[in-house]
Amino acid sequence: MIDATNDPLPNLLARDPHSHKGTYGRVLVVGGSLGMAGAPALAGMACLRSGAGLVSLATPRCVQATAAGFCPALMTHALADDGERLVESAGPALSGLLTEADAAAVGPGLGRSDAVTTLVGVTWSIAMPMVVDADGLNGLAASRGRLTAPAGPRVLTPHAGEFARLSGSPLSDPNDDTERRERAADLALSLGGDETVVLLKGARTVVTDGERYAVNSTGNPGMATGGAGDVLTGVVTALLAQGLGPFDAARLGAFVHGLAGDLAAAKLGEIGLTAPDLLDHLPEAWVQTNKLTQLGADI
Ligand SMILES: NC(=O)C1=CN([C@@H]2O[C@H](COP(=O)(O)OP(=O)(O)OC[C@H]3O[C@@H](n4cnc5c(N)ncnc54)[C@H](O)[C@@H]3O)[C@@H](O)[C@H]2O)[C@@H](O)CC1
Ligand SMILES: Nc1ncnc2c1ncn2[C@@H]1O[C@H](COP(=O)(O)OP(=O)(O)O)[C@@H](O)[C@H]1O
Ligand SMILES: [Mg+2]
Repeated sequence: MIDATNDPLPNLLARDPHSHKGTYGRVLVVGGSLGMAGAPALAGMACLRSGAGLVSLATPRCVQATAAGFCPALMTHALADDGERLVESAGPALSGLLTEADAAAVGPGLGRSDAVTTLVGVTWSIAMPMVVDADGLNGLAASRGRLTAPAGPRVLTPHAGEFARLSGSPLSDPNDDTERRERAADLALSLGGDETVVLLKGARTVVTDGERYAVNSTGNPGMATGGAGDVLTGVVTALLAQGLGPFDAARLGAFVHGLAGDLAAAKLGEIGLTAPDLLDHLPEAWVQTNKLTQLGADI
């Protein structure tokens, strides 16, 4: 039995006038493969739009130039590849980059292969705050039964399809709130670790650490569009980099991501909404969210 949290959403404090980019955290996004250069770029751009100080992408060499081309504020690192996806020999360089970051996102657009599964396993054993999404989750699913507890705080962000792979069975009713929170809590507990949070995406996204849960109130079906989840990954990772714990980062991230979608839909409608529109509306979503959280609003 898990309880709904009574804690108000945390507030991202006003920026200290003497602060610098190092104050707000360094993020590494590990993602991309041939044909999916956009996924890590969307996540990285969402990090920047959510206050992270410095954001780098670590991608297979074959997509580095493409991923870098989306936004001049992103830095990029090329890792060893086979012309399509990362290869195992990328492991040491990847570990080195991770140790220089305050938080990481692993998975957007990585693709699936045995080498990717091995590399995801390498990241799982590094003691830093991390969001695992998309093919990071598929990599974990491929290692199911052999996984040790994660070495640091984790937020896993599956949609229902990824959740089925990771937990070993599909939700019997993907829209049933009780089943969603209980299955998500079971998964968080079964993965182990001191701070493992599951954010099960959908029309009513649930966030749980296995003991408490929150259901997100923002968002709309216009967000059922490719790349929307990559943006969420970036938002939550930026909050980890700024020092929030995984449960707070996940529920604040889900709230502001959904609000960006609601603001975008109010202006553009739901039908034509795209993931880059979410990026464009994140600044206003942050302004509104910070006003609400400063007031301690019940949201
Ligand atoms: N611009 C890009 O480069 C993009 C790359 N992407 C990457 O594409 C790869 C594959 O991700 P996908 O999620 O498409 O592939 P998956 O195979 O994990 O999921 C797709 C399938 O799951 C179903 N599904 C998704 N959400 C669901 C939900 N809430 N309930 C029930 N079923 C659901 C879909 O209908 C679809 O059949 C990932 O690496 C991802 O990061 C996507 O994020 C889209 C954008
Ligand atoms: N009907 C909906 N209502 C509210 N939010 C939605 C809806 N459909 C999708 N979303 C949100 O959009 C995002 C989709 O994530 P995901 O399926 O991982 O997309 P992608 O992999 O293409 O980036 C999630 O945050 C999800 O909660
Ligand atoms: Mg996704």
